Amino acid sequence: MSSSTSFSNTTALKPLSIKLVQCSKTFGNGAPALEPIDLEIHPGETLVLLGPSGCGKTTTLRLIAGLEFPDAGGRVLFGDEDVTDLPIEKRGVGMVFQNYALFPNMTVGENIAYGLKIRKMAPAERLAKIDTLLEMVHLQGLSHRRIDQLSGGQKQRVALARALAVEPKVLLLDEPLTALDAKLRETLRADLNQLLRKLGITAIYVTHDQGEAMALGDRVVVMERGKIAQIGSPQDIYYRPVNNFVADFIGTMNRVTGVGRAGQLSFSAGAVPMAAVKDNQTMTAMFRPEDVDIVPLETVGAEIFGDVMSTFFMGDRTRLLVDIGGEMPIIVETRRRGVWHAGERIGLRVPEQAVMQLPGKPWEGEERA
Ligand SMILES: Nc1ncnc2c1ncn2[C@@H]1O[C@H](COP(=O)(O)OP(=O)(O)OP(=O)(O)O)[C@@H](O)[C@H]1O
Repeated sequence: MSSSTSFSNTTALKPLSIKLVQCSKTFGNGAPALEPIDLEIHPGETLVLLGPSGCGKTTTLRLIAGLEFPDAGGRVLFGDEDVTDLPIEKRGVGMVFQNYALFPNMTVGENIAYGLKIRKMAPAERLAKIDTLLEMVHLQGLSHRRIDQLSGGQKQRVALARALAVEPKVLLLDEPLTALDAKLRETLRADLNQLLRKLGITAIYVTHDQGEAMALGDRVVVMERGKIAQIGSPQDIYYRPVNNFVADFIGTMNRVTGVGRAGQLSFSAGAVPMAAVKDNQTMTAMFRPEDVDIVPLETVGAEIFGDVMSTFFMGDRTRLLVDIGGEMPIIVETRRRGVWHAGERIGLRVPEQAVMQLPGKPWEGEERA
């Protein structure tokens, strides 16, 4: 993206904060799709709503957009303004959908300028604006193309340019990359990341893809069955999950249960370091597959012994399933080049900083940060 790209007023506008206060949503006479939630989106941040299908992500986004309205008592605030009862066209939001929602019988330029025409922007100004936006989304020179002559990735870039054309106060994106193939998704994700940061616009992004959530979100909201399970930075969510749902939804988690002994959690196949565990206390420790080191068996200090059950070579890394005599095998991911065989006995070490525990358990009543 060239540094000459300007986006007239949007970058000069003060980014907006958004607040949902006790917003719930019940459709028909069913169970609530959304329990009462409180959520604050900081000015200029990209907030990602992440969770499995049906958890209420899209409903939350649509409440912010003004495409749905909360049950009685819920309030939506844009800055200091209460927009709870305003429809979408009065809220100043730009939206991008998974299925592009472009006008198929119009050119790229006409699609982008649609909202500007409605706002009666002068033709010359409109053309200049289209060029700026096309450059911003890396589609220079494509203004006259028909929509059906574009690839999926290009269509989504047009949809993004169209959403930004009217200089919205807030950008809302609902699974915008889901329809694209993996490589394209990554390219567009990187461009989008750069663009959102450059514009400094408040953005809310819905996805069920944890990689996308981590890469794009300043903060991530993990949702489960109409509730917010956790809000935090991608690192918080990954390294400090507040419950088992979050721990298992994001990445892969190993668990071992053992008994405290001199700053370690001991179990039949060995031990992991855990300064917080008290002697004779039963606890479960969690750790990520990529944090487990494979160490030679004869190494002094190899903390866990296990038997390789199976291996999967994944190109940039190898994944091993290792039986350590517990209920579940341990999953190990290593970037080391090596070949391991089923039945082989190996040593594993988990560094202390990689060992996690769920907050509040088993220390009932202990406050979490
Ligand atoms: N218009 C509607 N009428 C009735 N039920 C609805 C409506 N919209 C959503 N729901 C229900 O509300 C719940 C939450 O749906 P929502 O679309 O917000 O989930 P989601 O997390 O975005 O899921 P997905 O990733 O599948 O889109 C689901 O049980 C869904 O079936």
